[in-house]
Amino acid sequence: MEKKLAFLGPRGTFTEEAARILSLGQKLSIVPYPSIIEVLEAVSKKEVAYGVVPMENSIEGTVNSTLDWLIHEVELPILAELALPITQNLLVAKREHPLPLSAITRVLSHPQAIAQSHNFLRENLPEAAIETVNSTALAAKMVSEHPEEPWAAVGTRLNVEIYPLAFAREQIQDYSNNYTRFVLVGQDSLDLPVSRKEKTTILVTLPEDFPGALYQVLAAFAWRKVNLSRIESRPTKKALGNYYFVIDIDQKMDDVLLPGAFAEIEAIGCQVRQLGTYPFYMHQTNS
Ligand SMILES: O=C(O)C(=O)C[C@]1(C(=O)O)C=C[C@@H](O)C=C1
Repeated sequence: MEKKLAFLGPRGTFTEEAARILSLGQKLSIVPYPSIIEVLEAVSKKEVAYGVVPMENSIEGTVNSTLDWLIHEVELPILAELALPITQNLLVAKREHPLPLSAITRVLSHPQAIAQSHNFLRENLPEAAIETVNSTALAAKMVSEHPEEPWAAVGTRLNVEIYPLAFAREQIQDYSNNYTRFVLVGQDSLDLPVSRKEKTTILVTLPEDFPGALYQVLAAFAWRKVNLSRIESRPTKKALGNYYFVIDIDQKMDDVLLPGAFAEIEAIGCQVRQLGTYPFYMHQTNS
């Protein structure tokens, strides 16, 4: 039986595009799940072998539900990462007479898509109510199912091919350089194409009240000339002001440098948890 890969659905999300690219050449059937958390739960409970979820957007930053769930709720290694260009569009139900922007009363989308188009919406639809839903495609589907309502969705071009929708305006994101990084997670390994870039993501917990602890963590990488591409703090959820540090390292796990750096970090009382060591892919076009 074919293994399954879950993605944030319904049909027509950016995550579906990422899932299709990441599963090219693999014998996997792709199944939509209604939320990021349900995707990660399905993989964790082995209902499906793999999952694809968004991790970070170049305009809006980290998708907190993904990162927090991977930190606190499930133990699922990151197997691959894909950066995909994102183009947001304003979509309305297909009608005989096009709906002018001034008639739109309600805009639905995923919070990240709304945030990426914030200036456009503020300038062009100042009176419309903004409502967030679990995905851009869910918003598109809801708008298409209510053609009698003056509603719009923010989402991918692909939605116009999937649902009875039309463009009210194309390319509405506030910055043209808009990318989202998606991660593939799963408990089984997967034979993935070779990539020129590999990464390792770790979670570091600092000891309490230790002056200069973060400085020493960074020093362990600096003097080994190991490049870091992201450092982000997330609340431990145990007390106000307590943080984990999520660190992306620009190389895969090796036998010498990274074990040495981790041992040095642990020696000052920090904990290190690996979230994955994986290939990174960059895709230049989107639908
Ligand atoms: O709603 C979608 O289409 C998604 O795939 C989610 C998501 C996200 O969470 O960032 C993915 C890419 C875009 O940045 C906007 C939304």
